[in-house]
Amino acid sequence: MEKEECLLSDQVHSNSHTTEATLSAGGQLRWGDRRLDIEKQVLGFSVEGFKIKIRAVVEAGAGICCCGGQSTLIRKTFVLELLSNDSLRIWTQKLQEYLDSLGRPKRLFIFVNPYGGKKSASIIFQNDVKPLLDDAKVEYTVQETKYQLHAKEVVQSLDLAKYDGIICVSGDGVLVEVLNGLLIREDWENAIRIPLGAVPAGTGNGMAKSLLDSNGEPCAVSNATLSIIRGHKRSLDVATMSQGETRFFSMLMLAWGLVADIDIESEKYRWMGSARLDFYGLQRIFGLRRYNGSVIFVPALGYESYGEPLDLENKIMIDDESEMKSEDGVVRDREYGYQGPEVDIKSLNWRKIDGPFVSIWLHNVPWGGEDTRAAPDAEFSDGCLDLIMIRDCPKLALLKLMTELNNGGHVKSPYVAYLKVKAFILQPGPRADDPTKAGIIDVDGEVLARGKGAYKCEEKTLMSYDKLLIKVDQGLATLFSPI
Ligand SMILES: Nc1ncnc2c1ncn2[C@@H]1O[C@H](COP(=O)(O)OP(=O)(O)OP(=O)(O)O)[C@@H](O)[C@H]1O
Repeated sequence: MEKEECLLSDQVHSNSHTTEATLSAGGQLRWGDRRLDIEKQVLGFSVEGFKIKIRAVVEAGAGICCCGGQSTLIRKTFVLELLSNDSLRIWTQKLQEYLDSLGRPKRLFIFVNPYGGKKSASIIFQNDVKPLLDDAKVEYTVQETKYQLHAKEVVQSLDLAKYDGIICVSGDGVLVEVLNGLLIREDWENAIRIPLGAVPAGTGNGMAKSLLDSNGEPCAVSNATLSIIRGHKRSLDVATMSQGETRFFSMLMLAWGLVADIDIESEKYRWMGSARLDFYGLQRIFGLRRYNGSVIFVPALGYESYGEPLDLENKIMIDDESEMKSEDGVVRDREYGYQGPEVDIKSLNWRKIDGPFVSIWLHNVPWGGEDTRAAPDAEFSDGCLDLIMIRDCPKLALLKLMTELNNGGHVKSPYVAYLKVKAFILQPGPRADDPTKAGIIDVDGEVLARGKGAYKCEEKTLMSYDKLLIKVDQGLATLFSPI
């Protein structure tokens, strides 16, 4: 192995021993039998007398847990005592220079949702996030969310120049609100460049799980916080869902049919905790519903064989995107702000599949929740959404398939079509067995539309249960990421 250039080498006291300490140009700090990779492990340092106190994270040994209960990381302080003033000055200067060269975020705006998940986000912030940020000397402003859409409201008028990132200690819901808040700003083009960070503290932590799993890390609070402190970034596709003038910006997924029904209707069993999904999932499989309707999509390269080319009637529908009108009285965002990607949808190679369908699922990232590897091949910024589609499936096969959701094995089932699409139109219809009842369209864990006779159909939604156009803007948003 090539020997690294040594920047500094000095005698130090550490743990009552005198030993040689070295700092390499590549940021490796070594003394005795210890080694720290500054970029990966060191949060910051402070100086007391001749002592440099290095705040770091290290892998926990077997059986040690901290930071949210399942972490592999623990905070640790290492003390190096220099033997002269000159050595101290040069060591602190070189360490600081190295940390400064890493381009880490210095000021963060942090949302904490005290209401999400097990209602423990405030404690998670206090006990597990804050100490790491303090060790890294990151400045932050904390805003607890007080009601639904509060985060979206705050982000709309936030002075973004003051911050290097916006962090959500929450589930996916608040993160999606932040995305929507940024994109309806007048200065959205600049605003959307701010990196967003997800610290898992909700029921649905699909984005945090997807990010950490992409680097083989557990979906733990400490891992997520460390990845934010280290400041690596990656881009993320944003899907614009539109119905006439009404738009919603999505970063995770859309579900219609079985998955949406389980996700939303199981609310009534919330008292069961996460078991509600399995319990209600079983009910829905035994009383399986199939929905009429169709999906029209632009297949990505390599998936052109799925579906049929459009007939004349549907071609006209594509020609007249304005046909997709929203109902009167729905909330419309102001005219300025992001209008969705500029794609000439008429020029695209659309194809169509007719229902009835058991389930339609569109995914931007691999994990829909910590236990749901919905779209194992999904990539963060490939400009595509992964479509997971079930038209018909015997109940036993469906049951088996649902048990494989946690490892992504379901997409190999002969009853599942799994493909990548660049644009998508959902034409949702009523249940095949009961035309008086329609379904639910679930986007990023929230209800976007409810059809007639659907669960809680009297509740107002942003869009109507009608044609929905989805376009993808490749890499529009930026996320803090472990790699
Ligand atoms: N103080 C609050 N009271 C009520 N709702 C809130 C509050 N703060 C945020 N919310 C809303 O809570 C919803 C869920 O938030 P989040 O995604 O963080 O948690 P979650 O646990 O994943 O969600 P859920 O419990 O709904 O599955 C969001 O729609 C958000 O607007």
